[in-house]
Amino acid sequence: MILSDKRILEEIDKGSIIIEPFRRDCLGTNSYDVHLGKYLATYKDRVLDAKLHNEITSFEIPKDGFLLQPNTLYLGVTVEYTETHKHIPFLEGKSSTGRLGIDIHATAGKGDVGFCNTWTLEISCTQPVKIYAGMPIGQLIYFVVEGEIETLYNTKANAKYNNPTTRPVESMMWKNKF
Ligand SMILES: Nc1ccn([C@H]2C[C@H](O)[C@@H](COP(=O)(O)OP(=O)(O)OP(=O)(O)O)O2)c(=O)n1
Repeated sequence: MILSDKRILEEIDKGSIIIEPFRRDCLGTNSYDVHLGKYLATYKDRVLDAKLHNEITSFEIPKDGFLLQPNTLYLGVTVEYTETHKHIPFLEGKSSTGRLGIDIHATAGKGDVGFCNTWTLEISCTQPVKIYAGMPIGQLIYFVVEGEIETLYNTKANAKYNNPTTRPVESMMWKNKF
């Protein structure tokens, strides 16, 4: 089950969902629109290695926008800092961004119960397209959880993306043992 607009507002009132900043006009029928933060990042190396710490360079999106190019992975970040204590948040694209050929995540849209942070976006495009800080970039939807949670994401010792930040965060796959 996905939370409706009214249920999202109720959960915000109770404090079990936090979205900062929150704007009432960004609340959809059963979703909340999130916006592109001012920092983008790209990996320093063209060839990445899943076992290594691949470092990124971040930069500010100019006022008159930044032209995304195909065949490059950009990491972005949401303006919104969110906390979700009782539901499963999912980051989804928006039809309007999709229609511009912009993908905002690479296979991983699911968040965890207890995730408290901005969202890193894995941005790619089909053809060159200019994007702007503050533009609507995606939407959050909230699923009801079945069963009790033993370990919330924000209490998990090895959670990799739990340090509050306003910048995109690179892959921490290197912390996995494999
Ligand atoms: N596009 C996305 C998808 C998820 N997240 C956040 C919300 C999730 O709660 C958190 C961890 O996501 P995953 O569980 O998919 O990531 P990993 O399994 O790689 O990391 P961990 O080992 O920390 O669970 O990252 C994000 O910022 N951007």
